[in-house]
Amino acid sequence: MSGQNVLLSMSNISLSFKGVKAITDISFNVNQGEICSLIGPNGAGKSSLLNVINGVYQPDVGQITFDGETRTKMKPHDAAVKGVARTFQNIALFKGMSVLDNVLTGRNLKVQTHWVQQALNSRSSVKDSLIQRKKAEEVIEFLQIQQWRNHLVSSLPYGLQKRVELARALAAEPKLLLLDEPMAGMNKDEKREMSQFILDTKKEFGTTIVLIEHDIGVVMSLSDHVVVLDYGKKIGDGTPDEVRVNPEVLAAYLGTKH
Ligand SMILES: Nc1ncnc2c1ncn2[C@@H]1O[C@H](COP(=O)(O)OP(=O)(O)OP(=O)(O)O)[C@@H](O)[C@H]1O
Repeated sequence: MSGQNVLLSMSNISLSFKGVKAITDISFNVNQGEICSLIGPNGAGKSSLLNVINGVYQPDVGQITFDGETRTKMKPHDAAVKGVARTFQNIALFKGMSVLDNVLTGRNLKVQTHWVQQALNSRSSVKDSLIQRKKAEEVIEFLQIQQWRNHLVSSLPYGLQKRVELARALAAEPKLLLLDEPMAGMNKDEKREMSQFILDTKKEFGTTIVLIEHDIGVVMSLSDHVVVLDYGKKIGDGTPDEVRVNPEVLAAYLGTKH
């Protein structure tokens, strides 16, 4: 993994909640265009780390370098503006809105016209909304959810809702896509399908992806890079083949029943 461009660098990140350590001195790099999986037992600190990357949590110690810019703190809005998009463990969509309208919310930061122009339905705002809609439709087609584009999200099965959430994140054209358990609760076929969409996203758009996943089979087949956490500490970092034979990982994680 050397010689490649680093998009995200986490340096000595520590985070605690009311004195209880969730993450202790974690450092790792994510290269441009790779799929990096964060794995580890329940409570290992994976979601907390994802929340540090997109600024939901501010680390007590450490630095984050994203796309060449180093910060100790990142606000969620800044992260979004800089090109970080994410999906959530518990789907965070507008359930009473259509698939298309949800995906369009992913374009919010790309809207060029002021709300006054939109309210007046000016020519530039009409043109702008056509551009946003075209992009949303492209993503809908890419993820093969056209037939549900006008359906309410609440009417869709869980696996499809997960795909709509991915569509909304992709509509933002992110440089870095964070996926928190994108395949949780899915059956084998749905997992295979979602894995393929994630691989296609990397291939088609060159998007760098950091994901959390519990299914080790999926992780090993999907990832270029795996970071293993246990009790808030990093215990493994390498290719799937390197991590698979790491004795500390085998002892602490792969031998653990979930
Ligand atoms: N908002 C919070 N307030 C207090 N403690 C928290 C908070 N979020 C996480 N923690 C604690 O931090 C530790 C790491 O939790 P985190 O959710 O990051 O782990 P995880 O690896 O994502 O677990 P899981 O696989 O169960 O989602 C746990 O001990 C958890 O209880």
